[in-house]
Amino acid sequence: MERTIIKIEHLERVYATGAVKTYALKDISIEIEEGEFVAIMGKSGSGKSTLLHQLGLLDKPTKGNITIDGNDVINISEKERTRFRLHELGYVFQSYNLIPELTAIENVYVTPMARNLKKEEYEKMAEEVLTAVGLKDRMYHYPSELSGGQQQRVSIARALVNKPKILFADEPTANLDSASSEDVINLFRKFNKEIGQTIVMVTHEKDEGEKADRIIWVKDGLLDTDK
Ligand SMILES: Nc1ncnc2c1ncn2[C@@H]1O[C@H](COP(=O)(O)OP(=O)(O)OP(=O)(O)O)[C@@H](O)[C@H]1O
Repeated sequence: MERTIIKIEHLERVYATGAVKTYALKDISIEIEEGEFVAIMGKSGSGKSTLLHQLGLLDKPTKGNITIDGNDVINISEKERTRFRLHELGYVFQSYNLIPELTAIENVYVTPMARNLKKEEYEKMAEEVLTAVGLKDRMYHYPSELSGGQQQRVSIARALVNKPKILFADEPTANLDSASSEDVINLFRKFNKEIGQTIVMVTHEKDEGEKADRIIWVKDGLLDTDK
């Protein structure tokens, strides 16, 4: 049975820079089902990243409601939002943001380690997820010893190690060659199919969007319903 995991209603995000106001999102309402793999697409400046940042609780809208897994995530304290981000959501960005002084496995277990789990437990969790992204033989390498595609796979492992309800990805393949880009999208598909991972991904690439279950087109801060 389908269950709504993200519901946004009449979302607006206005950026005010001095006297200039930019309506990055004007009035967007969307529902995303649990286990859906959704791509957000549209021209540069259409509002894709702004939308993803509102959904991922990395920014607050100027108007509108967001419900995630039945929780009103707008009218809660900053502390609750932080808890929600850490425990329920995972993020992959176009830059991998790995800590250069830490090996792949250490980069992945940073967050479960912070949850006061035992070392054997968080090491096992990190090993499992690194194996799932195809890096079993690269766990003890430093980021500088890995290719861009491998570094992005480490960042995907890091995002998934806490078993987030939703994975958000903002142009995850923007810095990768076409073969590594395909690996990343195939990995998303695999986690989506095998564990029912809900994924919301911003992309510029039509062929990547077409691999998702659904494309949400954005134009000038509104849903583009002509597509
Ligand atoms: N922090 C900010 N302050 C002011 N304006 C902003 C800010 N962030 C984004 N904008 C503006 O909001 C609009 C939407 O930007 P956004 O980054 O969401 O677009 P995008 O579709 O993700 O673009 P791209 O594909 O180029 O990354 C743009 O006009 C942009 O200039």
